[in-house]
Amino acid sequence: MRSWGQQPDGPADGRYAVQLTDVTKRYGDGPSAVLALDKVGAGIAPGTFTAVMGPSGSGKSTFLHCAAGLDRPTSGSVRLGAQDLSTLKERRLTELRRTRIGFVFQAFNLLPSLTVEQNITLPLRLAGRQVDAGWFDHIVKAVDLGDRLARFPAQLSGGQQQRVAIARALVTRPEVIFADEPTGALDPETARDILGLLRQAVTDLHQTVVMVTHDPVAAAHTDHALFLSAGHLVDALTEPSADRVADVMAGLRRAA
Ligand SMILES: Nc1ncnc2c1ncn2[C@@H]1O[C@H](COP(=O)(O)OP(=O)(O)OP(=O)(O)O)[C@@H](O)[C@H]1O
Repeated sequence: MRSWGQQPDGPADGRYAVQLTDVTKRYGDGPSAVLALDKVGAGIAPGTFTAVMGPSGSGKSTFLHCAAGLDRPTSGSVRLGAQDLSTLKERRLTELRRTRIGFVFQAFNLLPSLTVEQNITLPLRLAGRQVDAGWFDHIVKAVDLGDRLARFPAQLSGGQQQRVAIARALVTRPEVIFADEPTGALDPETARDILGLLRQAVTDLHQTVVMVTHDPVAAAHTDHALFLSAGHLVDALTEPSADRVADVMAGLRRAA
């Protein structure tokens, strides 16, 4: 049986960038336990942009955290490429997150005492890796921060800070970038720029991006939208338009 999130054509070599199989996540025990994800299956093909959507409390953040190795499922498996994350001890998992996954958060999460350049290259320094000057220049140009490398985050606008966060996520050339409401704190125009940048990371830099969002307009920048409801993956759209996404969301809210 095909899960909702399994893309119809799948990746050319049969390997997903990220694959969740029967992922269940339960918080707590006994009568107060919450089943945040219930046997969720999803395959994210490399080089695609995917939106994870659903009403509040449907399990989007839990999905992202389990898929990104930030949290462990109660049962089921998550693979990053060929690597089953459940077999990794905490230290190896941390190492994998640093080197093979990029993160972009709503609150930017930049280090205030580091310059733009130091923030961007931080994941490489934490992993003990050299900066590839050619790649660094390429991404700095892509996010248009070349003239702000010596500034500090507090000297930048919200949109500029999110561009630094995207450059930081790209610097290790990760297999997947996970973005949690990356435009949630931005005005609509700046949000459009940031979504355009994430789109560009997929189309031009061949990155794989998975983004949690509430916003149908944001989802319309993606290739696939997955819909969660009460911990189940219940629907999916390919090349989603904002109107179709809004219709699905309205249906899920009515059903809730
Ligand atoms: N650490 C936790 N402990 C207990 N319950 C949790 C925890 N984290 C999430 N939950 C519960 O799991 C369910 C799914 O939460 P999750 O944050 O994944 O949903 P979401 O779709 O991201 O919601 P939102 O859109 O409001 O951010 C909710 O019922 C939530 O209350």
